[in-house]
Amino acid sequence: MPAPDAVTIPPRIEVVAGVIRDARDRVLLARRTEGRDLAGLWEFPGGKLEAGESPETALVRELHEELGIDVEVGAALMRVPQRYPGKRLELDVRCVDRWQGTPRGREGQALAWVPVEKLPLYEMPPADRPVVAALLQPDRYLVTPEPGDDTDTWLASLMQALGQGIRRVQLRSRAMEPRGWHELAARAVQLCRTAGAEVLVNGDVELARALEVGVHLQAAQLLQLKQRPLQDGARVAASCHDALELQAAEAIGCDFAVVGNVATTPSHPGQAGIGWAGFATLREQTSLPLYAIGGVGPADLAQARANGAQGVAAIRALWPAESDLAEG
Ligand SMILES: Nc1nc2c([nH]c(=O)n2[C@@H]2O[C@H](COP(=O)(O)OP(=O)(O)OP(=O)(O)O)[C@@H](O)[C@H]2O)c(=O)[nH]1
Repeated sequence: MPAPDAVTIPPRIEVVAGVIRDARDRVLLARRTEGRDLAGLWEFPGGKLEAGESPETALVRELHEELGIDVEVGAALMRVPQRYPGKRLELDVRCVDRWQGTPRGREGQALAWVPVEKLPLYEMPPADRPVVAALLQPDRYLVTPEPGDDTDTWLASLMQALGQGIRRVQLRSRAMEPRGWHELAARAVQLCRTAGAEVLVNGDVELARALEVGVHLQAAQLLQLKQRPLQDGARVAASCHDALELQAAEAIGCDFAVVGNVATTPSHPGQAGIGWAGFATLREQTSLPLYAIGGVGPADLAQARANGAQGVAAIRALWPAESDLAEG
């Protein structure tokens, strides 16, 4: 028997679920029935793997048993390690775009076809929040590099990045004097708005209010706050490095967080990264949507998703090289 004060970590349960999407871009949700854990919440249909089963086989079996449909399991969407009281699971989410039969709640569960943009209106288990974010929000989060003196080139690079599909941008300068930075940030916000990209400014709540954009909180700032610094509707995000900071971000109602450094970066030489295993350990302690940062880029997207990140955040890896500008 473990000592009474020993912290016992429950074994991890493997669960697989399907994002079943129809031609009208609606997603099928099932409501958890009475008497089960998390009863009444909506979930992506699926269930636990049986001994020796692959996730694909388990999903085909579960969807046949629960819904009476025969599915073709599609691409991996993401894998979310998540801790619940007395329970620890890994939710492996697969896309399902092809099936035969008409889904029915064969176990008495209610079903709903939900337009993808309405998913946030449904109350779902904590592990599903990052999945919904991954379905709806950008997988790359650009953090702008220090503008330096050549602000025209900086703006041209930002435009190029937007042209390459960046749709979430954190405007960040630590070195510019405030007036010049505010003017430049206002011009950058215009470019982002034109491209339909969301903007957050680093650290400066007043500037965020003035420009009517979101704010990205630094970790030290986050720990000083008792509540969300902007009203609902304006994005609030935070940089986090440990479970305490993630708890603080969740407590004040941040929309998402950035966690790292995953790998060693030129800006933090000699400082070992937390690695993907470290990232996944933090992931399971929060339900916030997370971006991985630090030595990662678009080439790491699949790895990030496999560890419960909805995507990657980066400065250099998402900022066009000078040669791209010359070509553009
Ligand atoms: N199928 C499914 N399960 C999910 C989702 N999100 C999530 O946290 N889970 C959790 O993953 C586990 C799935 O187990 P299950 O549905 O096969 O079984 P259960 O909880 O009814 O337990 P039981 O078999 O002991 O009755 C539950 O703990 C459930 O809360 C989801 O979107 N889909």
